[in-house]
Amino acid sequence: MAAGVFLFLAFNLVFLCTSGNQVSKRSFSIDYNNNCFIKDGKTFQYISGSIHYSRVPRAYWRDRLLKMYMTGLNAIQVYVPWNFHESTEGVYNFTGDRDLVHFLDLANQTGLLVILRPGPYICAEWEMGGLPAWLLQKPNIILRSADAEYLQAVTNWFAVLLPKLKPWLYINGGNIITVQVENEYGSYFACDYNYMRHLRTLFRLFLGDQTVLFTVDGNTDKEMTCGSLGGLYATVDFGTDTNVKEAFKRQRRFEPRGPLVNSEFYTGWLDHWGDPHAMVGTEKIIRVLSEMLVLGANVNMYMFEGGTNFGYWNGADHDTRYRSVVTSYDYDAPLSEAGDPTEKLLAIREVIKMFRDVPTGPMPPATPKYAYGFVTLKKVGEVGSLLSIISPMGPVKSQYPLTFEQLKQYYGYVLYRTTLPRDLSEPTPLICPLNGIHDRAYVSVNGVYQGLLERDITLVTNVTGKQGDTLDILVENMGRVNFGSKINDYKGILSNLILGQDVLTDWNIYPLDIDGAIAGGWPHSVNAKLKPPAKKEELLGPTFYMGTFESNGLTWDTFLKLHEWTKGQVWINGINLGRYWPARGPQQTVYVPGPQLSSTQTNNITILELEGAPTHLRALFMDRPLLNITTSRS
Ligand SMILES: CCCCNC(=S)N1C[C@H](O)[C@@H](O)[C@@H](O)[C@H]1CO
Repeated sequence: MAAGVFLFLAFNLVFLCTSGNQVSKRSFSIDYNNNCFIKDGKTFQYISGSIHYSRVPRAYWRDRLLKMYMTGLNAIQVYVPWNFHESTEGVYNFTGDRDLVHFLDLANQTGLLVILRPGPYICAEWEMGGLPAWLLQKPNIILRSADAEYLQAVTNWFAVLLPKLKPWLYINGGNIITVQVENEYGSYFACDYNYMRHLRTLFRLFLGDQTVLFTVDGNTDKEMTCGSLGGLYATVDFGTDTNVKEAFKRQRRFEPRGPLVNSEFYTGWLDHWGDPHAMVGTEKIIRVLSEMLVLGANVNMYMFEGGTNFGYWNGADHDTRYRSVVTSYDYDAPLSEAGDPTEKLLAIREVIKMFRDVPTGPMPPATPKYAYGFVTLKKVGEVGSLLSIISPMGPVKSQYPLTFEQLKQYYGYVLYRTTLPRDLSEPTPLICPLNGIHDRAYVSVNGVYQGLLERDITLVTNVTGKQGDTLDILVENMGRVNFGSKINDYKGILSNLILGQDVLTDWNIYPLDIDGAIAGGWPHSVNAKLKPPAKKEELLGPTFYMGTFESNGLTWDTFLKLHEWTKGQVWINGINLGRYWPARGPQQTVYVPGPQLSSTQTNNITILELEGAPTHLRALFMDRPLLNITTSRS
């Protein structure tokens, strides 16, 4: 459609939606007569983009926000992950990369309004959809419902979070214009209106009754029915393959008056390990975006800056089977994982120019990237030989296996140790009935790797050894399910292990605090004489490796390529960058933000390789990402 027609239509729609009354103090509300938002007495249409502060290092927040502003966005949409701030019940953290108020302040300084999504559940391909795993210690808890234990925990959390946000409401002088209640609740089985009523009460109690509260649901009648509630403005989410008019007609069935809102217009999509890298074409995006803006709709692009699932924060899906989300949350978004403006961003900016003034001046450039080259590593030792360091509290003794939640270890790894009940001269099947390994188990006998079990995929592995040999089973939490009915995703060994005809008992169970050991300087602080592995077998199974490299005085972004390795976790300068799994893909590089490097000290790298390291113990730092190679290696 020619630009002139656009402008004519846009002017008329805006004209239809214009309110003339002038107000003095700050206000933000819904104008049900003119079907739009009103900000300080004037029509307001938001063109927004999602960015998650929990997926971008604090040092880069301003950079990403400025690029979003220069694209012509007037708002950003932000999730608050409950478990990011309260990983342990009653212990709150809003500092450093968790400093939400600082992030809001930077957005305000940058001229961006905020659409806030405090949950308590957020989905977002985030661990357990943002819910803290310690909720699962409450027996038979029904998450996302009027379950008393759950509601008490939510109320306690909101009593801490919401008072921090109240001063940042636009009507109080801040930049938060609207607040979402829950997240796509209509997609969840419970459909519990008492739960939603309780949340509405909490938001009103802590934020006052002037705040625009809204809900977001998928584009079906069932979802919108279970997800919406009186007093909460119902909005819809849909991507490029949806009929725009049909979707907004559906919203109109729930909100006959008020602004049209697409709360999640998908600019890309997520990747699970083993998927081909998801991509959404720019042409489709600008066509549908234009169609919505011409209608005067308010649009949030999900994601605008995806970022990274650092550490253990990735979520998972469970439709036909468990599928873990990759470390990169690039999402094929307009800003890349490393915050680089893409062709998609520039095309979106051209569309926005037809509807509002876009800031003049240059788009800030991509942050500089550097190929630091190959780094050689040395073997530190097998996990089972380092327990005094990585599990300093010692084992929990139990006749039968305990879950991560029973151990009060929520993320990462637990080592389960027992002894072989008899001689096993022939390969003997080890199974966990009821598919009880959550999510991956790496099996060793006397420190020699024997194989693995994987939830939904590999339900048996063979073991040989002698009676009394040490059987080590390292279990990895690969991320709790973040969508659907299986979010109560317990981790560890959930049912007994059976070896041949023996039920394995008398366990020594080691919760591993690897991050604590590494934060304390291990293994680089230990000047052990590390001998190179003699045999290939010594490179198999869960094993730590370490290395150092100089950054030539630079702290530029880089991408760690471990294509010769199999699967594991990587830390640089004590920071957990996340998981790597080149054997499965599609992600082949791990993003290393420049601010995490040192230009003056030697940089150190620690790798936990879970399956098999390459003979040449080396890693490669590249100046570009590789996110779309799915291999057949496993
Ligand atoms: C594969 C099932 C994905 C379910 N999630 C969906 S539909 N989404 C809606 C959800 O609100 C958002 O947080 C994100 O999780 C988004 C996908 O990126």
